[in-house]
Amino acid sequence: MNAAARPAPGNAADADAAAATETSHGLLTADGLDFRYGALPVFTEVSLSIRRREIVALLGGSGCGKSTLLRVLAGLESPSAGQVRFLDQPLERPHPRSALIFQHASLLPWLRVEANAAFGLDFRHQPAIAAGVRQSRVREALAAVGLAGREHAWPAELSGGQAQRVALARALAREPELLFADEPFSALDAITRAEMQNLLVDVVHRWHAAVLLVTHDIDEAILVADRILLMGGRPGGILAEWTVDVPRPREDHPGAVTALRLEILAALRDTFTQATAGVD
Ligand SMILES: Nc1ncnc2c1ncn2[C@@H]1O[C@H](COP(=O)(O)OP(=O)(O)OP(=O)(O)O)[C@@H](O)[C@H]1O
Repeated sequence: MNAAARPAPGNAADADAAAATETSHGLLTADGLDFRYGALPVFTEVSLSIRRREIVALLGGSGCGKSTLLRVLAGLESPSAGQVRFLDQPLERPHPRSALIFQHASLLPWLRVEANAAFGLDFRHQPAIAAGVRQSRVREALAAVGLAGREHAWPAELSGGQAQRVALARALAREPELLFADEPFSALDAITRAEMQNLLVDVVHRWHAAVLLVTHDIDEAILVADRILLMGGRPGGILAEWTVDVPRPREDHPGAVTALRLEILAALRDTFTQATAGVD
């Protein structure tokens, strides 16, 4: 789907029509991915797919290869074997219809909030957009993350949570089909993190975007995701998968959340046991 055909944020009817034209293969598919750093095999035989507008959490212990897999799926690294397809095309570099957010907002200190949120929209590989459209996209994204009125602030004047809101707005301004989020809230305090988790779900639903969220936090995965993939093993692989069919807001269903949490925790413990088996 090209930029012009993309539904405007909030236009659910258009989005449904667009979704109906999507192939059955999903927005992103990965087939038989291996990745190694030199002699170190990080993961092997990873196959997965992400559907349009789906929020997928990639959960696993430290060092199991989550960030590396995200980087391969985002086109930042090439797999040692296997293939990633995005919008039915082989992915060779980051796609202009995808966006990334990381643990740190990485704002440019010499640019005001609005310019930071617009950063990257003019890059050569981005679809060309008129200045007026560009500004309205950026303003809309900043308003959606609760920063209307702060467009002229400097990054140094922002809290960590506000800086991460700018990073999220910068991603939304690209109108991504798929947002890659690598532990985006792990540096925030618990209350801000909970706010940002709810905000992420709210805005990606409004933007009709899919998300791949890398996290080591089971609660975050359950609160945010439609589907959870558990990564583990040495080398890493996808070991288990859950569809989260707890209604939103999930905080209102503590019994169902706790039951799923215990199930995932048991599986996560098994991955550690397997990973350390035979290690003195
Ligand atoms: N640039 C690199 N060169 C060599 N090895 C690396 C490099 N980056 C990561 N690794 C190794 O690859 C493995 C997977 O790292 P990765 O960061 O993908 O794991 P992770 O699951 O995201 O971990 P965490 O949750 O701690 O961020 C680790 O053993 C790590 O030490």
